[in-house]
Amino acid sequence: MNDKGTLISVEDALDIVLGETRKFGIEEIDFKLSDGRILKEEIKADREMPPFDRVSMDGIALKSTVFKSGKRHFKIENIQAAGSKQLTLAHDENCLEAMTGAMLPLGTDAVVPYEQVSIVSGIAHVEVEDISHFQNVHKKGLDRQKNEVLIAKNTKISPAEIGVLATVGKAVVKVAVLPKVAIISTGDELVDVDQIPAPFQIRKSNVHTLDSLLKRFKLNADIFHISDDKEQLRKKISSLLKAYDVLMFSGAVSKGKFDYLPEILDELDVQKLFHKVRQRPGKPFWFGKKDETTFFAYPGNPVSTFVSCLKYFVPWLAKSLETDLQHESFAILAEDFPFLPELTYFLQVKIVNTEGKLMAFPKAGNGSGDLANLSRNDGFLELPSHRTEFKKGEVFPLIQYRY
Ligand SMILES: Nc1nc2c(c(=O)[nH]1)N[C@H]1C(S)=C(S)[C@@H](COP(=O)(O)OP(=O)(O)OC[C@H]3O[C@@H](n4cnc5c(N)ncnc54)[C@H](O)[C@@H]3O)O[C@H]1N2
Ligand code: MOO
Ligand SMILES: [Mg+2]
Repeated sequence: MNDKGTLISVEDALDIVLGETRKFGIEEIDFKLSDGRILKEEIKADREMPPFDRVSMDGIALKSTVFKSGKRHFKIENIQAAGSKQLTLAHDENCLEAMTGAMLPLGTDAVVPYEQVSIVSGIAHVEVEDISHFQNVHKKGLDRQKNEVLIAKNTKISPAEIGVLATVGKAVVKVAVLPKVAIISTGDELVDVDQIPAPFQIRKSNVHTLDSLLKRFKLNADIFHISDDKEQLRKKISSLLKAYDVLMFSGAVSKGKFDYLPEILDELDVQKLFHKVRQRPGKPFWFGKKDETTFFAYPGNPVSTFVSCLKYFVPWLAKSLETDLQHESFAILAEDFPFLPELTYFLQVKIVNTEGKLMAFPKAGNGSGDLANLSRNDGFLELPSHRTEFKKGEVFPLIQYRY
């Protein structure tokens, strides 16, 4: 708990947030639907990989010692197709045609690609001088042994893992259960996207931005709106907090006459862990908990809501799921930038990758209400609160939302 009115640092705020993570259980799902989910079991090889000596070039399979004894013309006995039972070379001085993906026929130990062979009336004339044992053969077990761990627990599943899950026959896979999230907007000035706003109204944007940010982590939140009415807020929040693991608010946490949220949450015995952070955007960020429900109450300004979700909720989710969701990244400030207030500043930047270096070009926009500016940029550069001049060439932490 911090005393009223003082701002806590971004670092302290993040520590407190990360102190409130929890697990939500494990569930089994169809592996085909598991992309982006967090694996909660080790995946092992069910067979050696490859499971047999796999022919890796289309050509002819022969005995390399017969070739080394000087033989260059080989009678073709048959064709070893991929997916067919393993054939056996009947006579050492002959050969078999063998297709990529097929089992290497018994009695052979090398494959000569068709490009190095000419075939005339069933005889293969090998046109190279040297052949080595097991050339163009992907040896059984070369990649992985049976029961070897192929994917570690807590891996975030990507299409690469989907392929491995399929290969080992893991049709159903254990993944982390995701928290149930309610995204709640407040404010009588807000109307829905499909409505025509009156001159004094705006369309709700933050809840949709938050919802799409969460969808990136496979979270399907429910969206609610509560008007600036104390009774409404109290009633609705007290029912939502029983049904969700996370309540995520946008708005009504600053000093406005209708910013009822801190007061209502207090009345509902939601424990405030902090309110107001030494940062911009996002200063009035309120964070708390009640029993098993965690409350992220972002300031209503769209850029504040956006960056607070990235800076605090995503690491919270990652730690709750015991994985990395937003790898730590840095970028080089491409121009000098002054920022006088003693606040950590999340500077909006356009990222240009120059010869492998991430160059961050400042495009600060017109403050945390300027949501259109988010669309001109790729991320936020985190400038520390104890400095006011930031020099071209310096490296700072980067939170990127577009790659
Ligand atoms: N006297 C002071 N006034 C303000 C302070 C302060 O310290 N002293 N803090 C400023 C800062 S910093 C911020 S950030 C805002 C945060 O205000 P609230 O969290 O109370 O947000 P609201 O007042 O509800 O709304 C702010 C702004 O954002 C718009 N908004 C709200 N929800 C949405 C939404 N879902 N979609 C789109 N836009 C939304 C709302 O219309 C307001 O324009 O307080 C400053 N004031
Ligand atoms: O703290 Mo606010 O989000 O800068 O306007
Ligand atoms: Mg307000």
